[in-house]
Amino acid sequence: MIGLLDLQGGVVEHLDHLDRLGIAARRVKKAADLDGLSGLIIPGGESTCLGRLLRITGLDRTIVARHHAGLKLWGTCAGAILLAQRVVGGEPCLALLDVAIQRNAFGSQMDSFNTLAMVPAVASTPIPLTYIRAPKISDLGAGVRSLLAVDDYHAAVEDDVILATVFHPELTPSLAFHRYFAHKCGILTADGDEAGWHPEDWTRYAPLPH
Ligand SMILES: NC(=O)CC[C@H](N)C(=O)O
Repeated sequence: MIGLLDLQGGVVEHLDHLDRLGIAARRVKKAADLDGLSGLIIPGGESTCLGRLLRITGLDRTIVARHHAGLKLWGTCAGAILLAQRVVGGEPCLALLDVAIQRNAFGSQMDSFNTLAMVPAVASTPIPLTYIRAPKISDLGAGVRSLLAVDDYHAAVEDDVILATVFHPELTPSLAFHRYFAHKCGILTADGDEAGWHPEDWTRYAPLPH
């Protein structure tokens, strides 16, 4: 089973992607929710807010302890910021992944964009990438591999137990990164229906008021 840290940020879109791949998932709001998980996704959102909530709930120490006991981690955007050991001009939070990261490195919310890239380790066809006030990853430590290098930064990196992406695969039809993370966690996946994806599919987890 894979958990979704559910304190703030883009949770339900990840749940929808995991469901498409036939992966059992659980929202994580407290320490007991981590029991029995193979992996935990730390979603995008606002890293300062998420970091504060992690400290207030004490989940920061629990996640670090569970990670050392085998829990795999994937951070998307703000989640990647929380995982980094070095935050340019700021303080690290979980400090588990040996990289530097610079917040808001592409500018303001208005500078958010979509693009497309080949990520050979993850899929054999180009993957759509959605950047929302994204960070840039640099200065990879020993043991950290780049999955996608662009210009002066890394957009996706991993070590043996952590995956970090500066973009949001959960906001695109692509299931490739969710499949990749599941396999990293030792979880088998169904084929998954990418063609049938609709941008509002996640609303079944959080219905919009009429
Ligand atoms: N899409 C996101 O997760 C944005 C991250 C946000 N800019 C931060 O620094 O926390």
